Amino acid sequence: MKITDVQERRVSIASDIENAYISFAGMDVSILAITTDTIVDGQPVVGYGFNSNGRYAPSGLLQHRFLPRLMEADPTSLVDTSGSNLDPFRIWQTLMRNEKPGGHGERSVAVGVIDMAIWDIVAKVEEKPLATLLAERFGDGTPDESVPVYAAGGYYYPDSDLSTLQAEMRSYLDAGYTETKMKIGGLPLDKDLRRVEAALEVGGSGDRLAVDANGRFDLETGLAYAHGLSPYGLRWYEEAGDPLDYDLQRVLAENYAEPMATGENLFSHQDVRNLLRYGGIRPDRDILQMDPVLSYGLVEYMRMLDELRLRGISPRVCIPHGGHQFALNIAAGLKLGGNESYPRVFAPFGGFADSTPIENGRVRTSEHPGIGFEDKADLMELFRTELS
Ligand SMILES: O=C([O-])CC(=O)C(=O)O
Ligand SMILES: [Mg+2]
Repeated sequence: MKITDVQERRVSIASDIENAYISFAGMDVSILAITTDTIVDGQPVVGYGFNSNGRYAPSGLLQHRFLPRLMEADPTSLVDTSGSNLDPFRIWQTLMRNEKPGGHGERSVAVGVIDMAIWDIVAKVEEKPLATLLAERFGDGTPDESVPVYAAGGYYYPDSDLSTLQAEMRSYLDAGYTETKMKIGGLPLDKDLRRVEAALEVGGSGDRLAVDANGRFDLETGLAYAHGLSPYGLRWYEEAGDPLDYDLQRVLAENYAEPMATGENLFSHQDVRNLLRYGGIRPDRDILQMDPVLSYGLVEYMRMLDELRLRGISPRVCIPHGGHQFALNIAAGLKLGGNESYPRVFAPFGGFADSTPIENGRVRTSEHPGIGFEDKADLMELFRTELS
């Protein structure tokens, strides 16, 4: 089996939303198609990838470093022992040759885009949904039938007020979600608490609403928010401080009894190891949100799960960032705790297959072989038009 072609493009996902740290006015994404010479149903198998969201398109890294490494490698070094399918672990070694350790920057995003497309191919060659392939190869044989998902939104919009926030949250509940998430940290504490209260008027109990500060706070502000949020009993308080400030996370956890979440900006298993060593994570309630695409792909994500296992922590504490079908397959196949969803933002990358509606806060994975992109018309249309 051989890779015969790769195509990468940068596409815009610009919007007028802001979180506490960034505006998405210039946000873009790399999309990737990898074509092989393996024929299934009369067509060459093609795998697709994209880089989740929140980090910019790593087109330069892909075009100048990682895709040439893939295409210049001896094809026999990229396949499994049968020779008839790609081997994501061998491909990872090829991509990372001559890369120094540490400084995980954004090369992890570029490698993650390739890794997504490779797993799409591997499952398509086996003619199985990726969730099934992962459960069979690495799990207990069968994937979870459905995965809990929550609606992430509640961004800061230019002319939004409390009633637009409430209408947004209501639309998620009407669409079948039972849990939602909104942004905090973009306004002073008293104004943010009014937003939280407005969302709670719609969503009901606090344990169905999470809040996300996107790493904005220093310790003092993080503690003030912890104190202000505590009475609501929220689902979780996310990324209060800088993602790599493990001691800040530890001190906050000592001062906030309810669940906290972090991890979407940790891009390596070494960073996760340090979070587990020093971040005061409480496995009975806290949530880890590493995104397999931003962080060197599923190959590295499995190393992160190993770090958890070594410490007796269940993968059920993981609810990946990103709201994409790749993480959904991983959540079902490796039995994580859930997955994010973006019903309104980052289209057409947010959301799941057309055939799998959200029901009672859960979603099934597509029956289509691979990641299931062929079961999501808007995304497939973009891949087909941009990558031909
Ligand atoms: O606003 C963002 O960058 C996305 C984010 O934090 C999330 O989905 O948790
Ligand atoms: Mg977040």
